[in-house]
Amino acid sequence: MSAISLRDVGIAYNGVPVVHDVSFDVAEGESFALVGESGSGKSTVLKAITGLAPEWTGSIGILGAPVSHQPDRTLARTVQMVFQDPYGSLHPRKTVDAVLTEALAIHGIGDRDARVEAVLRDVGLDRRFRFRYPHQLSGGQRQRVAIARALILEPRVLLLDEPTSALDVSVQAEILNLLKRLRTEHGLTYLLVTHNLPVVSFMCDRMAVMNRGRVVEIAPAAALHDGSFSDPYSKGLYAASGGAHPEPEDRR
Ligand SMILES: Nc1ncnc2c1ncn2[C@@H]1O[C@H](COP(=O)(O)OP(=O)(O)OP(=O)(O)O)[C@@H](O)[C@H]1O
Repeated sequence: MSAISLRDVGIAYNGVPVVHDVSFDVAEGESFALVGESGSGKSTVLKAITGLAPEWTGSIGILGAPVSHQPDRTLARTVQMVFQDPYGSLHPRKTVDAVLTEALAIHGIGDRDARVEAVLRDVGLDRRFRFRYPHQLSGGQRQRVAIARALILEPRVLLLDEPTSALDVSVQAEILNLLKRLRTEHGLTYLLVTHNLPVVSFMCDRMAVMNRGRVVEIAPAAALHDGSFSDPYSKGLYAASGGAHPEPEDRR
């Protein structure tokens, strides 16, 4: 059974189609990337999966269950999304504790104190951070909180929309290492949107290359080592990014 399955998915905003005929399957435990230039429809695919872009046709399944066209609370426990800008996605007047507790309260999950402590440990934030506000945190710490907020519901699938592109380069590596460790430890499936091919090389098993709302090729991440893409657009994207991206050494 696939963790994520899209079949002939078309997505529109206000009647204007922006994504066409997208099909792919992500296996349980796999890390799969959507790559392509800005505006190619990558984020829109994630939004359709989570009910934030409701005008879609075709079929979307998560762990064998069909996805509906609206945000769905049951699905939200299985699939969580992490956004690019951790400052924008965290409420400025809520402490880390409030953000995490609220996620549990919405889903009627008890044992909140212990869960908050455990998830903070899991994302590498010690107890001092629990009662801080977003403006008292660095960009990397804020992104750790955003990841904790997703993780505290114990999802099986994480949708990651440019999870490190708003961060300084040195901090990006820390967050990528964290995401890599969390995937292994929790057996998570990742669907990651990025325009950064080295991130794909480091984090992902396979990728779908999108151009103008269509998937033009599905390739193993290893294609980024040797340039073995078959579609002309993918080849151009690879060349434009500077060619070979050797897999970086594990920076853990
Ligand atoms: N809320 C919206 N309403 C109308 N059109 C939108 C909306 N969001 C995105 N679009 C349009 O849909 C197309 C795909 O955008 P999308 O954000 O999915 O691309 P992307 O590949 O994720 O690019 P980026 O990396 O810039 O986010 C673009 O033409 C964009 O202008």
